[in-house]
Amino acid sequence: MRIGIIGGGAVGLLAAAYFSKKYDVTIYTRRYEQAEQLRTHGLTVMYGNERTTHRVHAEPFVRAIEEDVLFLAVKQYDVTNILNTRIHMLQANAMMFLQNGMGHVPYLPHLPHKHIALAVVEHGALKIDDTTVSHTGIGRTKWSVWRGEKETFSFLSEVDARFLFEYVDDWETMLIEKLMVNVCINPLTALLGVPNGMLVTHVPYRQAMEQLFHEVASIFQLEQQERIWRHIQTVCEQTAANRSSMLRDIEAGRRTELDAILGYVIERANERHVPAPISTLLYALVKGRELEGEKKK
Ligand SMILES: NC(=O)C1=CN([C@@H]2O[C@H](COP(=O)(O)OP(=O)(O)OC[C@H]3O[C@@H](n4cnc5c(N)ncnc54)[C@H](OP(=O)(O)O)[C@@H]3O)[C@@H](O)[C@H]2O)C=CC1
Ligand SMILES: CC(C)(CO)C(=O)C(=O)O
Repeated sequence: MRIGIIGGGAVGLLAAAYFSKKYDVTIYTRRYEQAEQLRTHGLTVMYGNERTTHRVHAEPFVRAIEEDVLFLAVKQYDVTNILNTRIHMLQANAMMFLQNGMGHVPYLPHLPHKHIALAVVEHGALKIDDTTVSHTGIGRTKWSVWRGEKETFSFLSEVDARFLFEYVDDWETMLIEKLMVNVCINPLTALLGVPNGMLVTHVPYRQAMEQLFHEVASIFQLEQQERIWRHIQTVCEQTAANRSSMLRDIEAGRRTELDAILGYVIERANERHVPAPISTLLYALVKGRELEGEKKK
């Protein structure tokens, strides 16, 4: 089985390392230098005090890709870029998307691929450098088929005990529940500059998060709101010391995934003619910080 992974960032490197224990893996990078570094030094995964180096193929993403299965491990805004300009280069039969947020979903009906799966990654991964990734939190990767046959991805059930995949029947509920987690945690932590845990331990922040939760839950007409609200608070507790990816992006002056997270919510609210004042305010505030950071670079 030949696996291609587009994006040698935190998630792409982590997945490549675990897949490479059993399969033939090629990482398609944005930069020539990264591909060269990976070919020369291999790919190292850090887990606690353990360091393991894996041999992988690596190439810049400049030609058509023909692996059996292709994983898209770039940020949301780069997915849009790739699907808009290089769709002809994605010649695999099967593709799996690994993004947070739901910005990629409206593109799916336009893709020619026979088998398309969606996933939400619940691991913590931190890219240390171009050839090293730290596995900072062990979770699972939930996945679901959007189009095609589940069996195409059956190899996922035997990857590695530290990198488990769990099949979910309903892709929409899976993505919306992860979206709710990211909607509630990421913009607030990015704006307040606090780790995830503070959103539950500091009462005024928890109240703010709860108001946001109720607004978004009613936009999506979510069932089981109590259970999802409890889940979000549990994620805050379990990742209490983490700085969310949006906060880290803001601190580093990078673009965030705000559009695919809160932007997606606001678009759905507009379509349904439902007011979304809290989401709209929060979107503007985080976008303002993002643009300020990008200007300084
Ligand atoms: N990190 C984590 O713990 C988690 C991340 N996720 C989600 O996974 C997705 C990926 O995140 P993450 O890995 O952290 O992001 P990173 O920014 O670490 O990695 C994204 C990678 O994509 C590469 N890239 C961008 N454009 C292209 C292109 N055209 N061709 C090839 N490579 C490209 C970038 O290259 P370059 O370095 O050259 O810019 C970068 O290495 C996001 O949606 C995120 O929300 C979900 C759960 C956990
Ligand atoms: C779950 C959470 C909020 C963990 O930090 C995350 O997915 C992120 O930071 O993007």
